Amino acid sequence: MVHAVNGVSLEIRPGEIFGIIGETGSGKSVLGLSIPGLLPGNCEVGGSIVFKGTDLLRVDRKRLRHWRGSEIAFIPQNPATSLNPVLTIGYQVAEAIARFRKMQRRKAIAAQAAGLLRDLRMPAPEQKLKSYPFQLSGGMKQRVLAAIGLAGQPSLLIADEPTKGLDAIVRNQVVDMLHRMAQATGAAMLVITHDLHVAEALCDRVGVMYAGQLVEEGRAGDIFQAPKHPYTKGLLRSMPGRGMVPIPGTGPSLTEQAEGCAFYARCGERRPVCMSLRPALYASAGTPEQDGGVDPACAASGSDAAGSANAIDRTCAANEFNAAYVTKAADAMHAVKVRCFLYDSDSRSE
Ligand SMILES: Nc1ncnc2c1ncn2[C@@H]1O[C@H](COP(=O)(O)OP(=O)(O)OP(=O)(O)O)[C@@H](O)[C@H]1O
Ligand code: NI
Repeated sequence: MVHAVNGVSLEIRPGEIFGIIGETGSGKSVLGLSIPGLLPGNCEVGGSIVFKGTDLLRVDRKRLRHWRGSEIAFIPQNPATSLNPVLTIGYQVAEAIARFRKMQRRKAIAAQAAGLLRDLRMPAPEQKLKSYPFQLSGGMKQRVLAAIGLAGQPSLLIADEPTKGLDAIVRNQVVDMLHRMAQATGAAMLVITHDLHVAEALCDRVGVMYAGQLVEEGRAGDIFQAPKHPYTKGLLRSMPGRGMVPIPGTGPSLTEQAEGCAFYARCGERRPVCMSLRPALYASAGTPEQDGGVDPACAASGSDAAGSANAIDRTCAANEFNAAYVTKAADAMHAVKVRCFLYDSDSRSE
């Protein structure tokens, strides 16, 4: 059995882009998939995932299915395999619009589909509706998936590695597109990424995952300028332009839960106490606990900050009845845990 996510608690506020970074295998995708209930059957989710005041882990399947796609959209990791190769782009976007916007008139649906693609800066959108996925570049396919995700006008959008495999120019376009999406829709976004430059450029807040745990969380600016956790420091040192020094060693096995700090074996700053004691979350200013629940963006959005986009105003209005789209767990018991059972070799040890 793998403890893929081991007690993660985070809050994502309306209009905010929250990035999850961390090495491969740290549990980023599993965490992202756990929110809309998309994990495969061999995974078991514990704790609670509170979305707009409702615990998604306790809501009935029918309601969750309805929310998935409409309220919560998931843009999967691999655009190449996520689109149906034998259906046109237009058909696939239109289908999502018809379903989630309860529209029937074909012309109106096609117009909305083209509009969505245009908003996402797709070149020649009307023409693209007639194309098949293989005729599109990676960046264009990414936009089609984004359009399908946006068809339901979601308030939470989860994107898993939205820039994977894209060249630098297209990567910047996708970052720009996601940015614009968050601003225009007021949706909260959870962006899972390997690419630290993308996280820095795109995200308002960042959570750093290691071995299934959130080890540090804070404003993107703070994390990238003054990382606190030795793992975060190591991760940043591995960036091109920051030395490109990889962290020595590899992550721990997730099949057993070690006592103490999961990063102990690789940490350059370890002390004897770390062997038995897991450090508390490294949180910088701007994280919900430290603000006492007051959104600093709201406090700052007086007349003097009027220039800082409508997204913030919408965020504050939404905050009046909903503190957040995804809510931080009240205690450790409610933090998210995902255990994945392995079918073959591991079943003996259960
Ligand atoms: N369905 C599953 N069954 C068993 N183990 C799983 C399953 N899905 C993920 N895992 C394991 O859970 C851990 C976390 O995986 P996850 O895919 O979330 O990592 P990640 O941080 O997204 O990595 P990457 O950056 O490579 O995408 C890994 O050890 C992985 O092998
Ligand atoms: Ni992943």
